[in-house]
Amino acid sequence: MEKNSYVLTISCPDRVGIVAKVSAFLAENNCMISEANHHADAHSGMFFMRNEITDIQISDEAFREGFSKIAEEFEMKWQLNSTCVKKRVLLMVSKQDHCLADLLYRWSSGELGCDIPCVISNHLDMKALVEWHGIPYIHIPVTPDNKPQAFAEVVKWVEHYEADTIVLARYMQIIPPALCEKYPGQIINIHHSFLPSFIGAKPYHQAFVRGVKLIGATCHYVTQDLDAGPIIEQDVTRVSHSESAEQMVVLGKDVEKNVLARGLKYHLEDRVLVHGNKTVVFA
Ligand SMILES: Nc1nc2c(c(=O)[nH]1)N[C@@H](CN(C=O)c1ccc(C(=O)N[C@@H](CCC(=O)O)C(=O)O)cc1)CN2
Repeated sequence: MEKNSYVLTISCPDRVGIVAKVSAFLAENNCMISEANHHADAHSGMFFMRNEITDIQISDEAFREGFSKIAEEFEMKWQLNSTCVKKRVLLMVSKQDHCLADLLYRWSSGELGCDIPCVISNHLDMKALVEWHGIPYIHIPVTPDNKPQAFAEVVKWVEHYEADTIVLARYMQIIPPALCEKYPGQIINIHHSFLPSFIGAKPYHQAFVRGVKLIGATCHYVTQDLDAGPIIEQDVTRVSHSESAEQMVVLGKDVEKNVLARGLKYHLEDRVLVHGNKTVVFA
């Protein structure tokens, strides 16, 4: 995306004239719209909009000052993010390497337009892989007795590295409610099932016992309700009576890493608008 390019995202009560008003403001300020999406949600009466804007001819401040008047008139929640400012994504992992390795490859190849300031883990298994990529590895063990201190240290490092996004790339500890409330819409998890089926730590074993014919993965924002946050992306793959739970674990890895990569990319490109416990994704 060129210099001076931004993404403008808006959500507001639906009414006549929103697109016209926003487009008129952009035209009056010589802003080129390179991509535009909007959605009116009849059920909630809410309207959602995403515009990619290039060649903004006015200063960021002037744009915000001018647009805030429209936002007030239309009761908008809005964000204007420069595409030149990379988001800072802190990764968290336990012992499984497939999602972490996939994200580190996509980052090192430039596919993921973000910075990864550090990786936090409650185990040492991934230390070598992460440090091979030249990224700091922070080991914070979690036990039933040290959770408050452990997650206080997590917050310390999130703040230290000024991370704006936290990705749980198969991090197998429950994030405390306080952290979920501190970073709403900023913590992304990959759950290894096709939610809402099989929440918890062992979904493939649950799937095997149930005898399902499809298994999958779900990328979602983390809330204090386990595996119940707003869904960003999902996918499935077919299984049969022949697959054991262990074989399902293997088949699921590809689905997990691709769903997480897609979901994170949508988040990084401001393509995900959350409303209540649901999302609008302008993919
Ligand atoms: N507040 C939340 N925290 C986490 C979520 C979430 O949705 N909200 N997702 C999990 C990931 N996850 C499944 O995707 C998951 C991870 C861990 C567990 C669990 O029961 N963990 C046990 C400990 C297990 C262990 O030590 O190996 C526990 O924490 O007591 C369930 C689901 C990440 N966190």
